[in-house]
Amino acid sequence: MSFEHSKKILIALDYDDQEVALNFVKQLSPDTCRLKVGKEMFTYFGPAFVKELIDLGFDVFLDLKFHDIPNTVAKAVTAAAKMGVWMVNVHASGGFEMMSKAKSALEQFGDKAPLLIAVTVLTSMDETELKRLGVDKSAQEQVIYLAKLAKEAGLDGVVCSAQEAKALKTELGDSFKLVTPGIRPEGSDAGDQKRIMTPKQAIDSGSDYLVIGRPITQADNPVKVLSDVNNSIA
Ligand SMILES: O=c1ccn([C@@H]2O[C@H](COP(=O)(O)O)[C@@H](O)[C@H]2O)c(=O)[nH]1
Repeated sequence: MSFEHSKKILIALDYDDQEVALNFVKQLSPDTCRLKVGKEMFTYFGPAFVKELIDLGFDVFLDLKFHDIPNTVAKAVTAAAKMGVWMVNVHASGGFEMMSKAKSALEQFGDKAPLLIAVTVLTSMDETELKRLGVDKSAQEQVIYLAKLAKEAGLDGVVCSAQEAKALKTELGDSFKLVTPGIRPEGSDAGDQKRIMTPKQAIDSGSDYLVIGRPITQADNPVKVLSDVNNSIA
């Protein structure tokens, strides 16, 4: 299996117990995955937990989806960079000025700056939900619209569903990174995710990084599921 394929999996560490999370992480190698810390674990355990994962050698995606005024978001991504994370994100719907100020704030970190990406349309949303928000575009049209704005603002990529990956690679080029949650290995429960794909479909469609949480973390044997997923995309 190639090293590059292995590092495409970002495991969503969504636990309410730090010890359980760390026991799991200690069975993993930084060569076989990266880790994502989101709102639940960051709210419980904060920067100290993130730093512990980094000290164990893992690349960490801090998935806090900042969405606020430009000054506040610029300061928040600066704090994330000081923590040493590999990737951090904002909501594209926070606007062009917010995204470009956040990107500029990271310039001071040079080649140590984390990748900055923007959430387009959450993978838990379908067109019915978009209509409720007053968005009449299809999910794909809205994702492309926001991704173009993120690229214009200088961001490194977007969070989208793998269902939009092919169209985004065509519209925005190969170097613009696509981070795709809503990944469900064959036969696993979709849960609250609406726009889903299997790991292999996602890679074949052009996803750069696959975010996988519950199908791995809630499995009886999470390490085996990770290894099966890595094999399926190798
Ligand atoms: O559009 C988005 C953005 C972020 N997420 C996050 O990814 C994981 C997915 O976990 P699963 O258990 O595999 O569903 C989770 O941490 C979300 O907060 C997303 O799902 N969709």
